[in-house]
Amino acid sequence: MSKTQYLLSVDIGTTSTRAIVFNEAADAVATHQVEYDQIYPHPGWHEQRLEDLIGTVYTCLDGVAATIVSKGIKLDQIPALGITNQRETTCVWSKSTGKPLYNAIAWPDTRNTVTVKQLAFKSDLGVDAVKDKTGLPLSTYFSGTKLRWLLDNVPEVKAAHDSGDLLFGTVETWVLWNLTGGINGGVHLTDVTNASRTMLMNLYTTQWDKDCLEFFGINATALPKIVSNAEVYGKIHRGAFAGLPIAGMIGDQQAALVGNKCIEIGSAKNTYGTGAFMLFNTGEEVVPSNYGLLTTVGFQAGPNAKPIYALEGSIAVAGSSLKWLRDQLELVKSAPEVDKLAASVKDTGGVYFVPAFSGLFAPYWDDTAAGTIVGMSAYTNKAHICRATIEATCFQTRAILEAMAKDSRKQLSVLRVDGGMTNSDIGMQLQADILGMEVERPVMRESTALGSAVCSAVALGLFGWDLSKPETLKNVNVAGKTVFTPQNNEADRAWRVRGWEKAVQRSRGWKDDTLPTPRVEGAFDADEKVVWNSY
Ligand SMILES: Nc1ncnc2c1ncn2[C@@H]1O[C@H](COP(=O)(O)OP(=O)(O)O)[C@@H](O)[C@H]1O
Ligand SMILES: O=P(O)(O)OC[C@H](O)CO
Repeated sequence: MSKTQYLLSVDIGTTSTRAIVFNEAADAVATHQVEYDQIYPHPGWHEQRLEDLIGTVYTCLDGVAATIVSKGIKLDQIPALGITNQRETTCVWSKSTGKPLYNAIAWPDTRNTVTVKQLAFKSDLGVDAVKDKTGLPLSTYFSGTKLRWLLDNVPEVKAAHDSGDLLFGTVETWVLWNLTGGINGGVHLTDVTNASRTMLMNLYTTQWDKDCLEFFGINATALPKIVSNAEVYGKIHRGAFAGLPIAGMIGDQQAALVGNKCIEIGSAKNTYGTGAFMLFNTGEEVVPSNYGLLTTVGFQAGPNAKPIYALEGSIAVAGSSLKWLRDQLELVKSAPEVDKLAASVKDTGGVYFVPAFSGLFAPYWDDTAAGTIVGMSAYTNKAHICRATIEATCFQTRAILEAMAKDSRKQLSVLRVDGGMTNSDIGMQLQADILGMEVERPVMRESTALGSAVCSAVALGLFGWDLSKPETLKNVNVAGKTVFTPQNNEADRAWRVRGWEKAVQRSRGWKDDTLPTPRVEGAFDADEKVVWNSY
């Protein structure tokens, strides 16, 4: 009798890394999770240590290995690893030494505002300079503008770039390179979903685009090779899983699309983690957005498979706003306490919180917006602030859903959700109320990790799973769901949405050019640069 097979995923999220082992029904049979440091050196700056990104991967893999062995599962019952990751976070290291050349610049970091302005100034199309090819507006969010900032501001990075010693990668690239041996034969690859967030990849060819590289002034020698989401990339070179093939690699939001089984054209999901990201599957068609959404690769199920595309609405601050209440304001001790306080009041008492800590992403794309709380009075207490914090993500989700309906000309009838913040019952009820639509939450909410595990299974031909045949996944992740139904009426909704829109207006335009840019130790200030058109 053949042995039961299990799937393994490692998910390097924005706040923590976790390794999860799934069975064929997608039940998580073992999990090991570790948080790592977030570094905020100046307002708007957000870094992570490259050593932590790979270190926590080994810790989680070794930890989950010990757990499954203790449950009587043998390591050889796991045939492959799938990797998934926070996207856009930008890593640079030396090809010759393998050492990081700078901390990872995390995706919410906005230090590159001036870089974005400089790039937009170079093109008659302004912030839409490369949108036709990449599906993305020029923004602080994407890796290309972060890498350009590094080249302009960190002399070691520029020198390595010019001498051919620079390796660039998003988090999956750094992790894969290390897992497969680093300077001793590590493979330098990125997958097509992560590559589609750099502003350097052409959506139609799924290859690096010569014109984009020239526009950003980036040498192709620094870039990883682009590969599909389901194929064998290499083997783990050390640790509990030494010798295990790595066969799935996919950005976390696209992984959640797969894990939530939105593999058919017209299906969509919203993942509420650090940020919140709604993806709508548009099939083999690249659908440009006219309403502030991104066009991105959804998944490519093997080197010979056609890419499947998606429209994406990205919210920069979702679960992280609850962490902010906990860690920065010290208003609560935990995220569940926010839920409890939010549920203890019947409304926000007229308070709106626009958590524009990284400016506003979709559908507004405004890097001049700043975090804003409006509508307070002597009546306001912390329960109102907690409720307004949760509602902020719900209102932004509504704005994205409206943009998606306009771009795709399709109206969703139910919203499928997953991610850490969906643990909040009050949050999901408020979401249903603010949308006027049912919200469907699965029991197993680790869709991101599951998606990369599914990719690795597809690469190896396991369980008969095929992303072009949804029926092959019909028994995956069906362990039950909760449906949240709107409890209010359209008039109440309209009134609250009007208040939100007014609050958004208040947050916009706050950060103007007069605010000082902090200096980098040992580097020059972006504001002092006079070489706008030299790259
Ligand atoms: N009970 C809860 N209510 C609301 N938010 C929660 C709850 N539990 C966790 N979260 C939020 O979920 C986020 C973590 O979700 P996760 O999917 O693990 O994110 P990531 O992959 O970005 O690290 C945190 O920002 C946290 O505030
Ligand atoms: O860490 P998450 O789950 O909020 O995901 C981060 C996104 O990939 C950023 O684009």
